[in-house]
Amino acid sequence: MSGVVFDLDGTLIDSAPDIHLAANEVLRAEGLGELDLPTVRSFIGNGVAVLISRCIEAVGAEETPQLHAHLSREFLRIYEGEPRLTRLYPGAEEAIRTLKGQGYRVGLCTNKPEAATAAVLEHFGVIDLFDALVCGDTLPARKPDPAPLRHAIEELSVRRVAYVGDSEVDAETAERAKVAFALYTGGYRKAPVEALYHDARFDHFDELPPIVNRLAPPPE
Ligand SMILES: O=C(O)COP(=O)(O)O
Ligand SMILES: [Mg+2]
Repeated sequence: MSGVVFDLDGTLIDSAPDIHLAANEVLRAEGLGELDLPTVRSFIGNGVAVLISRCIEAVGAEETPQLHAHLSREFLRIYEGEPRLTRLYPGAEEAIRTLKGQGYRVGLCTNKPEAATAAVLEHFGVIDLFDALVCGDTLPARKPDPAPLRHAIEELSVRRVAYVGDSEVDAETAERAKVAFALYTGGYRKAPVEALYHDARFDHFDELPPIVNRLAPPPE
């Protein structure tokens, strides 16, 4: 069997505008000011705990365990609600449906927690497209540790597999897991494309199915 595993934020969905709204709501409530969208977008990819630490540092506050726990709780309470500004990237759903039609099993490997992941996938009516979901709180380890990606591949029971992601974190995860990696250039990466490990790159999801066919040939 063949499979393809996707990252979520910055790969399938542009979630930064909602993450930005929720972060500013909790910062404002604590009198800590606000951050602009590019700043918050640059903090996404390593999970909620890292996002909140980066926000606290960026507003010049002192991080205490209490403040971090409080902001994380409040952030998730707001963010797990109905998505307001989040969008699927153009062609992403169609590319997944094309690959499923070719017989690929499809997984998700994100650092976003399970509840928030399920909420956004259900909102867009795409949760049933996935045969395996590995989220930021599924295992003790998170990307760039290779364990979550390996776990997703095990759950899919596939031998040939490609991973699709947008960031430094995904490139490192794929390299450490020794999995073929397709880099989506339209997400939240900070380094230039050339600086990141990848086997293929694409700017639009129309280009993805043939790339996956090459990196992980379809089931016969
Ligand atoms: O940082 C997060 O919470 C999630 O990011 P990811 O979906 O790109 O892994
Ligand atoms: Mg990402």
